[in-house]
Amino acid sequence: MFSMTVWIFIVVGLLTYLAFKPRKRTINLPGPWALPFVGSMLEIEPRMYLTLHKWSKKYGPMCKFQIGAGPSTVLIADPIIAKEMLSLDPFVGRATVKEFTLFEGENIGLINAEGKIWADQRRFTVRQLRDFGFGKSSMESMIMEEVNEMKDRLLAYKGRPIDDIKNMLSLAMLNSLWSIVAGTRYSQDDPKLRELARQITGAFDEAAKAGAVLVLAPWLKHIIPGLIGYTSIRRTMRGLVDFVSKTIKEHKETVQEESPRDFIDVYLNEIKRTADVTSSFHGENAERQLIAAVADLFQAGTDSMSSTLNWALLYLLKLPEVQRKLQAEIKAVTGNSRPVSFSDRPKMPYSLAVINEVLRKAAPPFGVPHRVLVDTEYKGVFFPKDTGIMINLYYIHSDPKLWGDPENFRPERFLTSDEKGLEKTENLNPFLIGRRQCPGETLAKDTIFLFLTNLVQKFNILADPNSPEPDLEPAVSFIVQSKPYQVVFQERKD
Ligand code: HEM
Repeated sequence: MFSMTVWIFIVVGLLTYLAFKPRKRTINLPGPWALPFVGSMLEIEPRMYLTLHKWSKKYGPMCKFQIGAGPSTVLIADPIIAKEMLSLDPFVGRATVKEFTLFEGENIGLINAEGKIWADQRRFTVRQLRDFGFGKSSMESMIMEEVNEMKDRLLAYKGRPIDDIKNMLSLAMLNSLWSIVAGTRYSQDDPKLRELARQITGAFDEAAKAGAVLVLAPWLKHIIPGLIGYTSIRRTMRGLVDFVSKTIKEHKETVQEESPRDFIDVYLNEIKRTADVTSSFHGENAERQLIAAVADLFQAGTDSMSSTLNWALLYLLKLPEVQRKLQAEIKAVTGNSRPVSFSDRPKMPYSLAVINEVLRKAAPPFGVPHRVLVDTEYKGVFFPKDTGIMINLYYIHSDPKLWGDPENFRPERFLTSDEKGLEKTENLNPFLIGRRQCPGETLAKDTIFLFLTNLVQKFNILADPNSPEPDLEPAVSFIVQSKPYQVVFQERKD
């Protein structure tokens, strides 16, 4: 029999060999050092996008890194390469962490789905979001209802400082999506709306907290689930499923085929009329799909829109000259005698440029990761199946070669030289591009436009003189998030 020492020697030797053994399917790209089991995890700062920025700067437009013991990720920092890759079939997969999915390990819905399920769901969702309005009320009037409630709430502060503007914006965005998806809207004080907001932001917060550990050592969920955040993320997901399921149940009792009221009704009708057994709208699983699809719309749409608007208000507070120019354009077009509407957009290039500039600064820093579906060769590089793909939007949007002075907030960079139109650019891609491009892009741009312009028409956005001056340095977070700040909405008299 071997002695204990020999056993230890054999086991440690074997583990070391496995950890360091050259991978057969190596990706021939530069990148940071990867240690066995943890990869480059220890180099990653809490604002992960800063580390990715450093890597892209050091290793070039295509580099690779490894997190944990899983497949490598290729990081793309060039808009032309990103555009080309994301239009190719092999790169259309989705990299997911199974513990973060709504139904653990089931890649259904839209964001996490692949293959036929994804194609079915995407076609349907894109069509529904494009044909928005669902019959009687148009999308514009739905969004304007929310804008008006927001204006009333802000007026009620009578110029006193507000310390939770981000939360107010999240509730407004959620409500606006809720009208489209479920046909009703709530008052911002309604406990039902607040509960839904808690579920959605809770899911994000839990994922952000539990993220690193679960990616690195998912098996820990069987040993210390509470300590690593696994228990709470699953509880939050169950709460979200319950909430959406209840709403679907109510819809099933009242849906009328000839007059669908909202996204859920249209979806239920699609399930009813689908005879194709290969479709994800068919069979027992179809309703589970619907739950995932609805949750996806809220999860993808709420925080992204409220965070963009929150940054927009903070930039206006910090840069009064931008605010004045925006207000001047709004007055020139509307005379300030009526609200701003969609149809004003072609006459408001500066407003659109301000929104572009906010998106350039605050877009999701590395989009939503993709997965390579089959072994593929691209630009002479071999990409094994399952390689992750991340587009380094934070790098692209702040590359001095593309923008000249990326550190400045300068909406004019998006305007033609006479400032009467918007300049076309391929370098701004907050919604990404290609086969999985954000299906909510139009809705998001419309919502942000109506909220921002109508709020700025009604109010001056000011710092609170009695609070510390807000700063533009992002909070310590996975995404580019502002720190909380105090803001005063002063009703305009001009
Ligand atoms: C400022 C607001 C928003 C930004 C910056 C944004 C950005 C993005 C990005 C970068 C992606 C990843 C695309 C890819 O994987 O290639 C994405 C996907 C997605 N977004 Fe958005 N989004 C926003 C608002 C919305 C809204 C309002 C909705 C719907 C109501 C929405 C629904 C989705 C969905 C369902 C996906 C997954 C698409 C797929 O996997 O095929 N997003 N979004």
